[in-house]
Amino acid sequence: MPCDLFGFCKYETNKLVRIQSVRLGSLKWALNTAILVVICIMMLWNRNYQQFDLVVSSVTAKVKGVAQTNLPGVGNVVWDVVDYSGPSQDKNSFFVVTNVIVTQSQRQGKCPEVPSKGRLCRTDKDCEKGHWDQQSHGIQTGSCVKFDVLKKTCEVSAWCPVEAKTKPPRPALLAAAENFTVLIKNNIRFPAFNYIRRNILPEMNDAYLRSCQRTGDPLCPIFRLGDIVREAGEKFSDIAIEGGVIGIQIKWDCNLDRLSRRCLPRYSFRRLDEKESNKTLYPGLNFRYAKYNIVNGVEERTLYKAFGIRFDVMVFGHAGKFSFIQLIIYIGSTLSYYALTTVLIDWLIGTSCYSAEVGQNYSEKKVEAVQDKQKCILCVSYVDENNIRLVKRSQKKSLQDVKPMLVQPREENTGHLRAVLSLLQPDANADPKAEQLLAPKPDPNSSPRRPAW
Ligand SMILES: Nc1ncnc2c1ncn2[C@@H]1O[C@H](COP(=O)(O)OP(=O)(O)OP(=O)(O)O)[C@@H](O)[C@H]1O
Repeated sequence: MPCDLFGFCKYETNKLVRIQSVRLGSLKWALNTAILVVICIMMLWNRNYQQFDLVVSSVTAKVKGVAQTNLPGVGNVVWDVVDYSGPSQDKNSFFVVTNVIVTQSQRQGKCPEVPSKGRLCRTDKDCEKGHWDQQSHGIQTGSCVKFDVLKKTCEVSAWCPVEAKTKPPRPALLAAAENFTVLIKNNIRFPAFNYIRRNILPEMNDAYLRSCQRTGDPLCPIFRLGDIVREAGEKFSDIAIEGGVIGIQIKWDCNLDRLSRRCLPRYSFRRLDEKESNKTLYPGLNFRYAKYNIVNGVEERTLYKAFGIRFDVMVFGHAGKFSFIQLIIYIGSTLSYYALTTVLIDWLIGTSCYSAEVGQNYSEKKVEAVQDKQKCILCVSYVDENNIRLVKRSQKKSLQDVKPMLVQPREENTGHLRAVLSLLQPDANADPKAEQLLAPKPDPNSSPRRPAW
């Protein structure tokens, strides 16, 4: 019937079947215990019983160290932190110059442009007065002048002499920056718990900070630049030539519960810019700055094209504290895992893992079809016009209630009645009461007993 097909005339509910079996009982408890153990391990491992908050942080860094370099055309120069830190420091990052191209004693004037940035020429006609582009060091005067014994280039109004070198020196002039150290101060806060901490821990004192080293003490807040670059998987002498960007990650994973309190930083390092300088277009990191002075009343400057490493300090982390609500939510979310026990044992019984006889017996006991006394209203619409009228009047009644409403069963309307009864009760033909209803009217003379209805 269509109502059966779509499940409108069915309601399914669970039936509890108790199987007296030591084997299945033991299996059930073993599985439940295993599930409980897994749930507990997951809870403790992930701290699902805690409420979490994200870190809010501030970072400052101070680099220290001195290095002596032999600058071409300048001689020996000692560099200290003011020289190699670059002109500015960004928030959460610091810069260390590792290589440099120096152009000394530049003055405002007219001089030949370098061939790599300007135009080679033969006569003044090849140069355009007032012309410049993004690569130029100055504005063309319109004259073609000697650059060296072989070449002539267009003359420019610029800071002269213009910077001539394009490639950074190899090896890097300030490769000794490897031994510089940086003190990183990181203050953190977890607003939800009003908890404040810094990476210079309360138990650290001045003597400790002067002597600590990252190799022996992973909590030491003073780092050798060479160690940072090495832990980032790079070679300092290579990255020092063209510069690069190294990330210093500070991770805070704090447990603020009283019994297991722990809140310590973990440092890790990685290179953030493109690694392979011979394959990468425009590799490294550099910028220019100048130092100005007056010589004989004329302003001069020394131009530095500085290559170096920028260290970006990134802080992330979270803190957790016991929360009864989180614990309840976690327990609630894990209860469904116990259904796995039933699924697994049902599957075992249903498969050849268990004896076929027991499996069959179990299936029969587990699923039982029951007829409802109340009839389904939707069934009515599938009867012919006459029947609809009959059924509609009796749709909420049992078979016995229908009896007085039915016409007396005669030969010609037996088929008509059978249709009605089968609608009221799908198994009407098998029901002795229905059979009784459908039986031909008994002859009062031949039989002393009348039908019950
Ligand atoms: N990069 C570093 N390497 C080693 N020690 C450092 C470094 N930066 C700072 N320190 C030392 O750590 C301590 C705290 O530094 P902080 O900058 O707070 O103090 P300071 O007295 O201003 O330092 P400074 O020595 O620069 O004057 C100081 O003794 C300082 O010398």
